Amino acid sequence: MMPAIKQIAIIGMGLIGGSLGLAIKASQGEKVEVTGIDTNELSMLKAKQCGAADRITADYKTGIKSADMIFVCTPVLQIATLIKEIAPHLKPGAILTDTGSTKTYLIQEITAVLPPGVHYVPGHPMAGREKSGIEAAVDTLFYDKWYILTPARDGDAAAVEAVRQVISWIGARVTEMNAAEHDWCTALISHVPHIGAAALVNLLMYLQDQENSIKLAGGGFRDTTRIASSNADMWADICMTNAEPIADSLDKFSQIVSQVAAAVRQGDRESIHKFFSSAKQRRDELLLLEQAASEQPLTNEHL
Ligand SMILES: NC(=O)c1ccc[n+]([C@@H]2O[C@H](COP(=O)([O-])OP(=O)(O)OC[C@H]3O[C@@H](n4cnc5c(N)ncnc54)[C@H](O)[C@@H]3O)[C@@H](O)[C@H]2O)c1
Ligand SMILES: O=C(O)C(=O)C[C@]1(C(=O)O)C=C[C@@H](O)C=C1
Repeated sequence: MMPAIKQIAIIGMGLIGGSLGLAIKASQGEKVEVTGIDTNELSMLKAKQCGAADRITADYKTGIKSADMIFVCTPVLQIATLIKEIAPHLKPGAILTDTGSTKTYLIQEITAVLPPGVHYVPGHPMAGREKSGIEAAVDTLFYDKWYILTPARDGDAAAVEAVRQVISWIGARVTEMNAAEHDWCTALISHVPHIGAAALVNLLMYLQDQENSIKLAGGGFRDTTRIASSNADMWADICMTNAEPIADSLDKFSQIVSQVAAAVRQGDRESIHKFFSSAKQRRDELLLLEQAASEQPLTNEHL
């Protein structure tokens, strides 16, 4: 039977943890108590002020003691370290989940230290912003966005159901996949695009008169590089914990770029045209798929 979720602890009250708290409170009000835990005092105060948590504490032992569900929303390397510390203090039957952007590494680290009777349901919301911290948190961040779960095949089905219920409170759509599939997929659709955007911005170091030329950057540059403003700590952790899929996808990306460079050098208009037309076709198809998914009604039974 699915356990009742009355007390939720969120460790890491930044963009994701803060948005989660805001969305849970907006949907559940007094029915669910949210405790916010963070090492940064100012973030905690802001979390309390904006209503992302009912109570705040820097002491994770107090914060998680009676929690039915714990969301760990710190940068990935911190998630692994933190869970090692909090594991012995989780109450029996507690459901532990995280929002880390990489999954195989975290599952390995976390399952090794999980006490018996505590259920781990790895998660990853495919929603975010290029801004970080509680100041950037909004209660609508997850609305109509995908939220990936990568539960173990022999994991506790009731715990997965309970996490699904909380995700429905925040208005996201759940999909399940295995951790390896998740890491290869997100390397291509999220991790490499972030590296690509940062590379495009770093390319500007070749501008001759940087100060004067940079102001000329128009919509194209802004659209392709918004995510280059993301948090470097978070992205360094992601690259450290999903190395093979990211490096392999970057090799493929370099091959594609090298082929275009060769075609441009050779004046091979047909190849260049094919490069752009196949990209346009693929992106148009992607937008249609996105539209079809968003036309499916959200399951609001738990709202
Ligand atoms: N930003 C995104 O777009 C996005 C989207 C989906 C998932 N994620 C993942 O979610 C997690 C959080 O990302 P974010 O963007 O909210 O980061 P953030 O920097 O906005 O927030 C992280 C928070 O964790 C706190 N923190 C750090 N170490 C801590 C510790 N040891 N104990 C307690 N608190 C600690 C920080 O003070 C900060 O408030 C990351 O693992 C990231 O990979 C991010
Ligand atoms: O919209 C954005 O700003 C994001 O970058 C969000 C985004 C992504 O789609 O790549 C970033 C990292 C996460 O792990 C999940 C979502």
